[in-house]
Amino acid sequence: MSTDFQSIPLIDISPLVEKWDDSNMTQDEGVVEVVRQLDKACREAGFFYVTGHGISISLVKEVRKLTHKFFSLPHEQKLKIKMTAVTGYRGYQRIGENVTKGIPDMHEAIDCYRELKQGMYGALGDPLAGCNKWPVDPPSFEEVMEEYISLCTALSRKIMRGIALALGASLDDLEGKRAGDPFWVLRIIGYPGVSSIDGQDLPNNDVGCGAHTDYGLLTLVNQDDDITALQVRNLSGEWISAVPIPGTFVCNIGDMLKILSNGIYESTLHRVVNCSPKYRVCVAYFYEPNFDAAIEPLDICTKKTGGTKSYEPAVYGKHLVSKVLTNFVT
Ligand SMILES: N=C(N)NCCCC[C@H](N)C(=O)O
Ligand SMILES: O=C(O)CCC(=O)C(=O)O
Ligand SMILES: [Fe+2]
Repeated sequence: MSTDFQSIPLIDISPLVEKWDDSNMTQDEGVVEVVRQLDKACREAGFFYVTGHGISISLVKEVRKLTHKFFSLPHEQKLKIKMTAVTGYRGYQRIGENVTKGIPDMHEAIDCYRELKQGMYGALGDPLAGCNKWPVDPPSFEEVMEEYISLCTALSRKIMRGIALALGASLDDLEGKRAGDPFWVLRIIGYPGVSSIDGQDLPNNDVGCGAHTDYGLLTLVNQDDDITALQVRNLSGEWISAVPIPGTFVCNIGDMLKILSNGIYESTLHRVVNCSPKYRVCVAYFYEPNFDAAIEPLDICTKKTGGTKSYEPAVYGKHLVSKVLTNFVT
């Protein structure tokens, strides 16, 4: 984020979704326009909505409906898939268990990660080794989420091709050794509403998720249509609401893309405050580099920014593990 944006742009990415694998895509006028809009959005806000993404709205809604159902179950039921260090930090975390900058977040969640076997990446990956913990109720939960994950992975790959072109890189510069075997994270999140006594709303300043940046390349946010809670910080420090636009995903840039772009794009700070009396859910899909990828500024981006690399190289998996270990202090 490098401007005082007041709203978050909406991009119809259908030309990119249609042509992403066409060898002539870079000559297509529609694609060129999408790339231009992606570049502008990534430079100015680091956040954008996408429409024309090709994922069925009924699936997107089903994912949220199952999430509401799961979080409405009794606590004991949810604890059957409890997240611990032994489960590889996979599974259910109660409200307040996730911590952002030392303050407990007022959300509960199920965290899922791409499969990772013990020793697969040496000691680096071991904290996250394990299998995802899926609830047996609602019955279709695991199947629907897995389908959703595979569609989000395919969509993110297409958007990342557009972003590669937007940076002036080659189509496949954000694939191969960098993200050809992308790690992914799914956070299935619930934020309680403001409680009320005798119909009177209580003042509630509890933060559902404290200000943070995302860790990887690109995030796809699937949020409830009827509650505004996600806020994005602009250059002057104002919080701009990402008001839900039904049928769209909110997309944002993560820390690894900030490094790759040598700061041409930044991972924008955002937070969640649910001031509504209603329970809100969000299913956030994170598209990330290869777990063991060494990420450093792309040559083209270093050239464009004066020839000096502004960031030290980072190993994505190391960044992720250090974040996860500080999110859960118990
Ligand atoms: N995988 C991602 N991006 N998760 C976002 C969680 C943000 C909150 C976390 N406690 C933190 O402080 O980062
Ligand atoms: O709830 C949301 O809208 C966004 C959640 C988020 O920022 C995250 O999990 O990283
Ligand atoms: Fe986030």
